[in-house]
This record gives sequence, structure tokens and C-alpha cells, in this order.
Amino acid sequence: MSTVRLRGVTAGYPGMPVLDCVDLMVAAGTTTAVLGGSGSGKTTLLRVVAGFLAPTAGEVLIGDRTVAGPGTWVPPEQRAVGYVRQEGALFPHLSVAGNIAFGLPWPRRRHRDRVRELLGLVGLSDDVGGRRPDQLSGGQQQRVALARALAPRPQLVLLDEPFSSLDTALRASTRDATARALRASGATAILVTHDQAEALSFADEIAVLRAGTFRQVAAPPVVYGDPVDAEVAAFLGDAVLVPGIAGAGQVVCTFGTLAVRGFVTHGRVEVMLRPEQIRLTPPGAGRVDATVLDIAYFGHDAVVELDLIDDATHHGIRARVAGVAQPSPGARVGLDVVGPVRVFPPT
Ligand SMILES: Nc1ncnc2c1ncn2[C@@H]1O[C@H](COP(=O)(O)OP(=O)(O)OP(=O)(O)O)[C@@H](O)[C@H]1O
Repeated sequence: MSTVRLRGVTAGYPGMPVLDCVDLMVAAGTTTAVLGGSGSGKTTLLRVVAGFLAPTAGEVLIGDRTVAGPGTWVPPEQRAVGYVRQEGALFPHLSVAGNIAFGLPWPRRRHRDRVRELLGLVGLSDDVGGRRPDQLSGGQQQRVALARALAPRPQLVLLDEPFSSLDTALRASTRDATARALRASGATAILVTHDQAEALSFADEIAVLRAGTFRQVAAPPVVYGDPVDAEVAAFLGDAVLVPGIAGAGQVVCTFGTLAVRGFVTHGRVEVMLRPEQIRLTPPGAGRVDATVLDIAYFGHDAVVELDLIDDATHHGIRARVAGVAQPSPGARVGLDVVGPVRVFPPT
């Protein structure tokens, strides 16, 4: 396992700049999820780290070794990096065992014990080894692709949206098996995804990529609870945004006076809270009253759309509540706010 560092990396394609002076540090044995929208440069970043694309500026270090930088270029096959793609890209003519053994150094390709160990590592039984890839489910194929990538004990594993082609149930189980296998192997990993929930649940750190640069790199609870700006907040999940006046650790807004987390700019601000911070009460028993407009029921919880009128201005507010007791559209309810909120300079 190795620490991975990108320092001032700029990269792209002819006439198409993509990454602009990007810095990133992934500590040895940890997983960082690079989260970004379509076309934000996630795959380009992985290609630079793997050695399929040379940066035009900056350097990439894997462990203590510079693998790309001014005057330095280590080809992909000498970087000890495993790569798992969206579709596992298994060799169709080889058995599962043959696919995994393909990832082993040549003299060890006949080592059945290592293949068995790798199957166990990704949560597959021995008898799967004799099957062809087309006799496996999509989730099993992705696990085999991971086993093949882990076979040569790489310093670093790069995962390019490896769960995106799987349905919801298979995605969760394959993701858990992958996380367990990575932890057990001790590999450093970079996962790219555009799925917020996946990034939040899978990684030790999240790096939010927008417009060619990292807007925030931090642990999942920090990027979710303390996003650097309203754009990152909205990218990480549902965000309730209302105007307010801030000062001395608190903010006055349509919900009344609320405690603020983190640094507080004084004066006009945008107040951000998450829908699960809003608790519904009987009318008159909360901080303010609102009218229920609509409810989206998801089983485990429900999202309640509310109309909150403050000083003749209507605010559309979203609350996430437990799925059992929901109000009906048209009902009046009270609203309470749980925990501190975040404030940003007004846009
Ligand atoms: N080979 C290429 N030649 C020219 N432009 C490219 C090439 N590959 C990607 N691009 C462009 O570079 C930008 C970043 O692409 P990249 O594939 O890194 O994005 P991404 O974040 O992985 O997107 P997605 O989530 O849709 O896969 C996009 O605008 C894309 O069109």
C-alpha cells in the first residue's frame, strides 16, 4: 500500500482542458471517492494516475516514486496499479479462475491457492472459478474484475464507476464486498462516481470535482455537514437554502434564531440546512408554522414539501421525516430545526 499524491496536475485532450492544477493526497491504505458530475474529469484523473494520459503540468507520486512529472514518465505496466472499469471487461474466452490468474505475474499463473484466496477475498465461492464470465451475474463479474485487479497485490486500485451498471440490490452488496476486499488487502484506492450516496458510504474521504478542480476534500460527514459552498451542499444531497442575517455564532432567518456551525460571516448570508434537520410538530408547537403541499413516500422515510410564509414571502421547504407518521397535504404543521446550520456568503 502506498500514499498517492497529485501536485498541481493539469491534464486534458487537444483543445479540451479538463484538470486545472489539481492537488490530491490519498493516504496509504485508505479509499478516496472522487465525486463529480458527468464530464467533470473523473475518468481523466484516473487515466493520469494509471499512466494512460500524461499531465501537461504537475506531478503524480505513488509512494515515494514520481511516476509522472517534468522529465519523468513511468509507463502504466510499471506503476503497480490495478484498474477496475464500469463494465468489468473480463476475457470472455477464459474461465473466472483464468481471468483472475491473468492478473498474476507469469510464474505464478498456475497458483490455484492464490486464485482461491482472491475469490474468497471478494466474497465468491471456489466453484465459481470454473465458470465463464457470461455465466455470472453483473455483480459477480465486477467482483471477479476486482479480484483480477488485486491479484498482483497492487500498491493502488483505481475504480471507475464499477457499480453503475448494476441494479440497486446488487449494487449495495457488490459495493460492500468491494469495500471489505479493499480493506482486507490493505490497498490504497481511488473510486470515481457521480453517486453521492455511494461516495458517502464507501470512502474514507470525498474529493468533490467541479470545473476541473477539487472544491472540497474531506471526510464524508464534513463534506455533507460542512460543505464549502451552496453548490457543493446541493451536490452532496438535498439542501434547504433560505436567506438570513448572521453574527456572533448565530443566524436570524425564517426559522427564527439558529446556531451556526463553523466560521460565521457577519451580515447577509445564505443559510443551509439538511431536510432531516427539520422536525415536524403540531401547529403552534414549533418555531414556525407551515402548510404541507405534497409528500413523497419512500418507505423508510418521506419527503414533505412545505410552504412557509415569512413576511409575505413564500419559501419552499423540504423536510425528511420517518416514514410512519406523515401529515396530509393541506395540513398546518409546526417546524423545529435540529442542530446547527451552515451559512455561506450570499450569491
Ligand atoms: N479522448 C478524449 N478526447 C477529447 N475529449 C475527451 C476525451 N475523453 C474525454 N474527453 C472530454 O473530457 C471531459 C472530461 O471527460 P471525463 O471522461 O474525464 O469525465 P467524467 O467525469 O469521467 O464523465 P462521466 O461521468 O460522464 O464518465 C469531457 O468533456 C469529455 O467529453
